[in-house]
Formats: sequence, structure tokens, C-alpha cells
Amino acid sequence: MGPCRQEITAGKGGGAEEPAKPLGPQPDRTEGAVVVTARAAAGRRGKTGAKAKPVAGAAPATEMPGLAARRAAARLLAAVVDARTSLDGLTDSEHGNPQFTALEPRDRSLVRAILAAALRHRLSIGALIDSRLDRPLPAKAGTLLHILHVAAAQILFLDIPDSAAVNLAVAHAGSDPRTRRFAGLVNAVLRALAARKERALPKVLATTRDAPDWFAERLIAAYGPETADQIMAAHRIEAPLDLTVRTDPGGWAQRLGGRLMPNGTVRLVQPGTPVPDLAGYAEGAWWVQDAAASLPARLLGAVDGLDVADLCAAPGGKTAQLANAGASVTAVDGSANRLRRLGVNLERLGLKAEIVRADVATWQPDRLFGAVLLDAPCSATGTLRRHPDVAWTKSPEDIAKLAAAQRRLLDAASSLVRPGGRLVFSNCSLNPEEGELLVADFLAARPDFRREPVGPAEFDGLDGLVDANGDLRTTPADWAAEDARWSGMDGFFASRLRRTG
Ligand SMILES: C[S@@+](CC[C@H](N)C(=O)[O-])C[C@H]1O[C@@H](n2cnc3c(N)ncnc32)[C@H](O)[C@@H]1O
Repeated sequence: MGPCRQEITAGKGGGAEEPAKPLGPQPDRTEGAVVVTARAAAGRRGKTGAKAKPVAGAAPATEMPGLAARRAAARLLAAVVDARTSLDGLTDSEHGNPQFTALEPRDRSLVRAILAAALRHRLSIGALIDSRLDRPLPAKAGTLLHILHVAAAQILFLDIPDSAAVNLAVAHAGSDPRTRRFAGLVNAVLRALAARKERALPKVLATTRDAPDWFAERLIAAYGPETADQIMAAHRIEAPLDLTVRTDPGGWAQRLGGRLMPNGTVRLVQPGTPVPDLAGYAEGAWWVQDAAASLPARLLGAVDGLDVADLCAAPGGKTAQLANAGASVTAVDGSANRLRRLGVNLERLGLKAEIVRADVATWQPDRLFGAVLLDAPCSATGTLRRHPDVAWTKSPEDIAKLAAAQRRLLDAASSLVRPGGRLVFSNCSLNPEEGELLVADFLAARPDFRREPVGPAEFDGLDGLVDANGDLRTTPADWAAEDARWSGMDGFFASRLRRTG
């Protein structure tokens, strides 16, 4: 099954390390083009004459401060783009990649920040690197390319001195037998990139879509070119921190220096404090939940005193909403680890639910439910602002497989609804195959269910988020604000169905 990319507790913070001291040669500030070839070895000159110097007087590569973090960043970037491994798993504090977990917390934050920048701008960075080469790198130059991307992400998007980023990349290349002979090329390309970034970066950002072709094409087909471009632009920016609060959202917005969004979500931008240290966290006044993720559970309507099955429930954002609204919730999920997190989250919030570990496809409880929510595991393409690896780890084939699996889960969920009861199907995908088309297919096969269209005025915040069929459809292009940092929401789909027979 696909990953679940919905948060309830602490988001993973970015943040650069303190500026590293310049090590060895300073970047060449020459504005002219430096065109280098793949054959340019250490000591060769680029066309401007910028000599690719070795790192003079530096400590052995393995001892250079900051090098382990860059190695880990390049290793993880390779795992994401070459092996399509999820970044969440790789950067898990306990079970993540050993090169990552061996780092100090400050370096882990740095690696996360580098990877976020490298993935959010992957094609722009690639275009800028290519523009510094007079011929493509050898086909097998994967490691070299990852070193260049990691350094370019720092030079172009992070608050790290160019000289530190360049020198660490040169040392990194020089310390690896696969890339040693390209250390000079790394030096020359990155120096040239740093020297020209003020002019070249805005140009390339304005003309590049930072998404794989298949991803962009599907967005354009589903939403039209204008909205698709807005969605892809939103993916370049770190998403705000959204909180669902138990009571008094206006008061909490004020206390936390945030904004009250139309649906009652409290939105913060770069709060500068780790989530667990924010006021209200310890006493369970709120939980982290994207504004769009808070909408599907509300489509069940008044649930006070109602028996609700929350299927695929962990880590429990929607369970918490339903329990907070007075429902008697049975939270079902197949993952023991994720259910543990759900339990911890509910405990912090002082909320209760019956927790069941089961495969939703085969779970057969001894009763039916008046309301069922299936928040299905999906491609998570709607969460790309928060998980920029998704575009690079997923493929069109994955989407077809995930849609088929969700269709099976929807059939299983439908068998748990009492006649007359409601079923809400939701996920955080932007692909109609996993949303609109899937529900159309279900309804065509199931005369015992009908769609119960959502009225755009049913509760505050739905304005503009309901499609012609009465389904909820949100994208990162919604809720556009003047300042992009306050804009958007995750891409979500939700359809409300009623069992008639
Ligand atoms: C989108 S996430 C759920 C997010 C959650 N509803 C929330 O609001 O916090 C999908 C969840 O489905 C679970 N899952 C995937 N396949 C499952 C299956 N066949 N049976 C039960 N749970 C499953 C995953 O473990 C994951 O926790």
C-alpha cells in the first residue's frame, strides 16, 4: 500500500546548520560562463580559466566538518530518485538510513533541509548544472550528479556560504573512488553556478516546471494548465503548519501568532519553535493537521453519540476530530507502529477510541456502523508540498495499482455501513483515478449506494472546494493568499455516499 503522509504530531523541521567556515579556496566570482567537460579532472581549467584547485590545507576528507552530512544527503537523494524510496522512511529517527541516523540532530536537520530544497527544485537545479557543462555527464555518473545536486541546493536555496558548499562537494567527490577524477569538474561547475546564481536562478525558475513530465501532464489534464502551474509553483514552497484545535480556534490563533483559516484551522508560518514546544501542545489543545485533511471527517455531519468506524485511521488526525465531536470511534489500521502513534496522540489529546489492528480488506466486526470513514492509502500526490519526494518515488503504474487497491478497500468499507448510514471515502491524491473516477466506478456497480452531494455552505470553509458532483476537491492552489507562505492546502478528495439498501 502507499505511504500515508498525514501528520498529527510534530512535523519534521528543516533549518540550516550554522554557517560553516570557509575551507580552502573561495568561490570564483567571475560572471562569465564556465563551461567544463566531463573529462575535466582536478587541476584543469574551465573556459574562463577558473582553475579547479584541490582543497588546500584541508584536513583529510573524512574529518572535514559537515562532510558526513553531505555524504548522507547525496546517499539519500540517490535512494529517493534512483531506488524510489520514501524520504519519510529514510529519515526516520529510529529506523532510518544508518548514514542518516548516525548524524547529530543538527546535521539531520541540515540533511532534511538540503533534500527538501534539492527535491523541490530538482529540474531547475538540473538545468543550471547542465548549463555549466558543454556535454552531458557519463550515463553512469549518478553519484557525481547527486554530489552536484546536493551542493547546488545549498548554494541556490540555503543559507550556507557558497565556499563551504563547494569545498565540501569537492572533498566529497575526491574521497569517493567513483567520483575522484571529477573533483575538478565539481569545483569548476559549482563555482560557476555560485557566481551566476543571482541572474541565472530567477530565469530558470520562471521557465522550468519542477515536476516529472508524467506528473505535470496529469495535473494539466485534470485541472487545466493554469491551475496545474499554480499547484506546481506551490510545491516549491514549504507548506505552513496547520493545527486543528479542540476549542476556541480564534483564541489559539491569537496566542500562537497564527491566522484563523475559513474552516477554523489555525495556520502558522515558520513558527521558529519545534512543534512540541509550542503553547498548547503538551496539554493537548490541538494537533497538527493540514486544513484540507480536516474536511473529510466533517462530511459525516453531526456525529455526537454515533458509532463511527474510522478505517485506515493512523496516525489519527481524523479519529481525534471524530472523538472530539462526541462520536464513539472504532479506529482501524493495519500497521502496529502507526497505531502506537495513534494511541500516543489520543492520550496527549485526552481523547478516546477503540483501537483495532486489522486489514480493512478482510475485517469483519460483529456489528454495522451508522457512519464509516475510509481515508484510503493513496499516491499522496496532494501532499507534495510537505513531502517533495513523492513526485520522484511514484510512477503512473503505482497510481493505477493504488487506485485498484483503494477500490477494493471501498467495497470492504461499504459492507460495514448500516442501511441508511453514511460512508465518506477520502484520500490525499490529486489524481482523478484515485478519486472522482474511482467513486464513479463504485456507484455504477452499487445501486445500494448513492452520492449525497456536499453543499458548499454546509460548514464554513467549503466555499470553492466542492465540485459539480458535490464531492470535495482541494488542491495546493486553493486559498491563494498574497504571501505564498500563507497559501494553499493539501490536495484532497472526498465523496459522501449514503447506503440506501
Ligand atoms: C492516509 S493514511 C491514514 C491517515 C489517517 N486517516 C489520519 O487522518 O491521520 C492511510 C493508513 O492506511 C493504513 N492502511 C493501508 N492499508 C491498509 C489495510 N489494508 N488495512 C488497514 N489499514 C491500512 C496505513 O497503515 C495508514 O496508516
